[in-house]
Amino acid sequence: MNFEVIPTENINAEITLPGDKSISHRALIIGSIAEGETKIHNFLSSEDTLSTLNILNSIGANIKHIDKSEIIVEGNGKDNFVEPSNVLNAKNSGTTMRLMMGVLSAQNFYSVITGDDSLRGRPMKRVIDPLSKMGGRFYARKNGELAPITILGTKDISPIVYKTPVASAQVKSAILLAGLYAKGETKVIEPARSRDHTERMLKYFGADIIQKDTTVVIQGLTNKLKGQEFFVPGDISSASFFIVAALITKNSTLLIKNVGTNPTRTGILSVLKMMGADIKIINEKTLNNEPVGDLLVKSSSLKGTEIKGEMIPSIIDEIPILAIAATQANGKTSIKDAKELRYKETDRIKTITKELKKLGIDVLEKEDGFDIIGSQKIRGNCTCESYNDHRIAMSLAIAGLIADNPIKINNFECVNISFPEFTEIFEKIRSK
Ligand SMILES: O=C(O)C1=C[C@@H](OP(=O)(O)O)[C@@H](O)[C@H](O)C1
Ligand SMILES: C=C(OP(=O)(O)O)C(=O)O
Repeated sequence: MNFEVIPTENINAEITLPGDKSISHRALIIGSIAEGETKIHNFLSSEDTLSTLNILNSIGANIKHIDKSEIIVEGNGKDNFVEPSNVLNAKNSGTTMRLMMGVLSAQNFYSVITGDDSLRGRPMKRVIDPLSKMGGRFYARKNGELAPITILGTKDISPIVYKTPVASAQVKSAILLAGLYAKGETKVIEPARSRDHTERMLKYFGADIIQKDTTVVIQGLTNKLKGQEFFVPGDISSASFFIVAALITKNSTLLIKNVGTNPTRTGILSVLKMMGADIKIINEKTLNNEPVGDLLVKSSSLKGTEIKGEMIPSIIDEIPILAIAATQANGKTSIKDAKELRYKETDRIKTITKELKKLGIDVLEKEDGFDIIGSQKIRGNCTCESYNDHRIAMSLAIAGLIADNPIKINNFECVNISFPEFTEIFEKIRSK
């Protein structure tokens, strides 16, 4: 599908967003490992989370959709998964593949997991290495790096102490999920803090897990998780597209209700505030061990900044939309230490800089990030590529709102990977 964006004057709206993608995946997995019923409210029904749901049902879980955003998981306990009779397909979802590898490594059966063209090119050794140390056996393409991956699981998974070479919540979560099955204590130490939804949710479901700074310790076997009623907060990564839209258009006010404000995810708010953004978090509360609040955003004049180091993991999925904000900031914005972006659905350093150049923006690609010169006009009057990367597609759509001329974006249907309601909400905020 080709999507045409006509520029807009301003944005004045109140919106609520579908549930957080990371949390939705985890609620399915942890609900299936728990005993008894888990009700998931405000679940994100998107292509990625449905990959997790289908894989879990193929190994004997019992997950039902009540409607699009309401799910019931009849948890069977952690030892009742069964060998799948076919290859498991994570499609485009790195989270599905890596977290499920953690679970599958601890089962007494054989499984094969694959993905689409993009996922089959993404690094998996980072998960295979620690899970092999725990006793799982893996066979993968390209010297053990790429999917399809064959997993020979074991009931005798061993605990480990593991220092992850990259700050990745997917790697950490795979180890913690396998660690649930181990006899003894598993410890994961990260170079910088990545999102901690797995830790929070495991604790909420009754696991013996402690996190402090960049270290997490989980006790295996003693854990009997109990099904829970769970409300998934609105996705802050999805919110960030509309936050930037309101900031860079004139005379705009946007209220986004019930957004997850977990500190390992609010890096985007901190960076935008550092750039001069008028964003307020109101009505803060805690729901099932996750902080939630409403975000009130107003048009702002932004200034350029430098983003690097430990800040990067907390904004990893928001860097493409941050690049759009940077085009409108006064002065230069530099992103450094973000080489991880090259291993996402696309090489996001390459794809975003290429499309920004097409829009007439002065941007310099670097090995681990990019520099953008601010206060630029977005020319428009061109056709952009999404490269089938949902976050690139949605970032370009927001750039189109302030372009001098309409833009077209190819293969826009990839937004269904994380945010199927994007176009509907995009049209709604413009028409007010
Ligand atoms: O654990 C998760 O839910 C995610 C972790 C991040 O990936 P990494 O763990 O590779 O950094 C992020 O980019 C992805 O969108 C979701
Ligand atoms: C990187 C992403 O997801 P995943 O790793 O699950 O494919 C994303 O949603 O931007």
